[in-house]
Amino acid sequence: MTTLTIGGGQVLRPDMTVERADILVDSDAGEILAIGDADEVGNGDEYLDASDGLVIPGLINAHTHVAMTLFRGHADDKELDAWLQEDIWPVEAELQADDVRAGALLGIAEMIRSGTTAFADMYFFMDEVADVVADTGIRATLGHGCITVGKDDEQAHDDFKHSLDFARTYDGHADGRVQTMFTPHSLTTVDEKFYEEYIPVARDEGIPIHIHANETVNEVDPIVEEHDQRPLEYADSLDVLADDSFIAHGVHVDEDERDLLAERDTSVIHCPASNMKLASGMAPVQKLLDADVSVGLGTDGAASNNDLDMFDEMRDAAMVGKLATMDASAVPAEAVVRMATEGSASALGIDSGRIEAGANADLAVVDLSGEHLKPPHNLVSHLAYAVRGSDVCHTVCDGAVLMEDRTLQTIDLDDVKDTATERAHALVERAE
Ligand SMILES: N[C@@H](CCSC[C@H]1O[C@@H](n2cnc3c(=O)[nH]cnc32)[C@H](O)[C@@H]1O)C(=O)O
Ligand SMILES: [Zn+2]
Repeated sequence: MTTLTIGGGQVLRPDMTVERADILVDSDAGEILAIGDADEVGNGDEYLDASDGLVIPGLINAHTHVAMTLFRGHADDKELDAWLQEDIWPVEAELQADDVRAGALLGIAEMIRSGTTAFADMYFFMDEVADVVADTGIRATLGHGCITVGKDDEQAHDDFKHSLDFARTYDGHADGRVQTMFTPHSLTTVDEKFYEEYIPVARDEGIPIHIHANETVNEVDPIVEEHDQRPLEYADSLDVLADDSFIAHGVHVDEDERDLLAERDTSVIHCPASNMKLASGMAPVQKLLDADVSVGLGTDGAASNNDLDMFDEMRDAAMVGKLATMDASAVPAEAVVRMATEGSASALGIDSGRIEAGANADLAVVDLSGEHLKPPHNLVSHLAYAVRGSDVCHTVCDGAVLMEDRTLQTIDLDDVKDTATERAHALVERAE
């Protein structure tokens, strides 16, 4: 057994208290072995210095399209439908496997550098993303996104079959760091008959389901008109909601839908920056929490955010949660830290997001020396409101050090930035 000590720091525990402790990790099993005083925990084979730092669970970005880093700044200041149809889908039509590889590498570099150790991604060319996850050491839940609008029947069936095949083939890839899901895009971009045919297959095989839902009013209204049901009642009639399912956004959900989510134990992934940028609306996050719905946090793609920094996302979640209710006590610091850790972990069904013996050794160390983090009255408050992704000094995933002193250990950052820039420019040119 090879062990790693993360020593000298303060540690955020699952009950949101902070204590001075060392952490011993089994690097081979990728598990936390012990947390305690240095002499109790003992010396590991390797040592990561966390003095003047706060060790937190690695943050979990539970909804993104990682290769969309290629489109960062390509199309801004438009609402969802126009943004997708006029700007994003035309460039996505030109995507090649190597583009997705380059964009995934850039996004994963950004995530590791901002303390994120796991993400959920629905996109194209997912075998490339799975390979990049394997090479870089991060953890991910991956699905090939399916859309039927604009496709003939045969193309649409091929898309769904491919999605199921991908989920079957790659589940457990990269020593178990890759898990998979079945990902119809949304309730309005996928025709009902495809849900009817393929959801039972995914359910039978125990493949988790993840879709975009209740993101905009434009998406809710046609469903209510056509089915005389709220979108999530319609989704439930198609057997989409279950305890291993999770929906992205959930901006426009009424009280009955919130109760339905709680009853089905289906998680909502809140994406506050994307919801604000596309003017989709303010998700009723405090009401979801009050209804006992499990809420995780995601950035969505970098074209609607425009970064993958989960510290930004926590801050946005707290801010917009207050604004939505006009109540400054809504969505407090502790709630957003829980969303980005245990909430997202529970949605993805992974044993990460908590610093406890037996849990996955997915951790980040925040350097507390910055002037914007003084005085340290309340470190949970700092995590939600004051820490930036660039304050993260070390990142550990599955017991392996992925970043030490801000230097990536598994990624050549300069090369990744250059390649992504070149490919993104060529891609936009092809689409024009
Ligand atoms: N295989 C599908 C692609 C689906 S991937 C997921 C899609 O979600 C899109 N997307 C990104 N952000 C959002 C969002 O906020 N709402 C809805 N779709 C989004 C993204 O651009 C991509 O087209 C196809 O044949 O078109
Ligand atoms: Zn999305």
